[in-house]
Amino acid sequence: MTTAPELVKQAKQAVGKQAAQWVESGMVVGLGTGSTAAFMIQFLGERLQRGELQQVRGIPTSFQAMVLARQAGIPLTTLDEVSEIDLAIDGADEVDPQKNLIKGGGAAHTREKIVDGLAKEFIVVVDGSKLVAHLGSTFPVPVEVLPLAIVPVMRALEQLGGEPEIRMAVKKDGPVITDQGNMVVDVKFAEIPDPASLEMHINNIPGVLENGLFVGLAGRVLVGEVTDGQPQVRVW
Ligand SMILES: O=C[C@H](O)[C@H](O)[C@H](O)COP(=O)(O)O
Repeated sequence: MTTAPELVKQAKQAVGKQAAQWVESGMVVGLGTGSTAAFMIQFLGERLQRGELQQVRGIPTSFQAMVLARQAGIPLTTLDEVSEIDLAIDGADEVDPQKNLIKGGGAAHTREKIVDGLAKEFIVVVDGSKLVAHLGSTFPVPVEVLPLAIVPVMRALEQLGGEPEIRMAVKKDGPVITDQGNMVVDVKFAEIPDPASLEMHINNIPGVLENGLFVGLAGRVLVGEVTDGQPQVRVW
């Protein structure tokens, strides 16, 4: 019998594959982070190896994306070297009906917001479990914080109505440390009636680098679902 995690994996694979099909020769592509974006990177690399695409360059949003892209044979570039990003393809932890997102389950949201936000189009790739009626209903808001400011920032996040918790590492004692050397605080909010305002208020706290609310940035959303054993992708 196919298990639920296996079905989710198939859904992620299907959206990753479809998104990779939308890359064209000559494009500069923002390479997202996470398990869904990882499939896109793999399939994009396969297209390059087959010679279907020429002169594609990737801008990774994390150390993980950089390593995967190198393994897949995708030439990389940096924000210093390009004048624009044609397309960014990235996952999400929650997507609301207005296509606002929570990202940062992999602690990569700071670089993701820079790269995804600069792209002419930002395509979101998710499995169906990520669709929510209201942001914050299944996932806290990740906030990247300079370590020296962790205590005052957590106090300020409480004053905004949140319940902050420092994200702890799994295979290391102590906190998760981001690619930039900072800490991540996950903040649970009972409700987020105005994501744009909350995004701004969190980022106004001194010591906060960036938070995982992505408001008004997403273009098309690819949603993967497995129906009757068949992976399906709908474009929204
Ligand atoms: O920091 C990580 C990113 O925002 C990911 O894109 C997000 O957590 C979704 O990851 P996944 O595709 O593994 O669910």
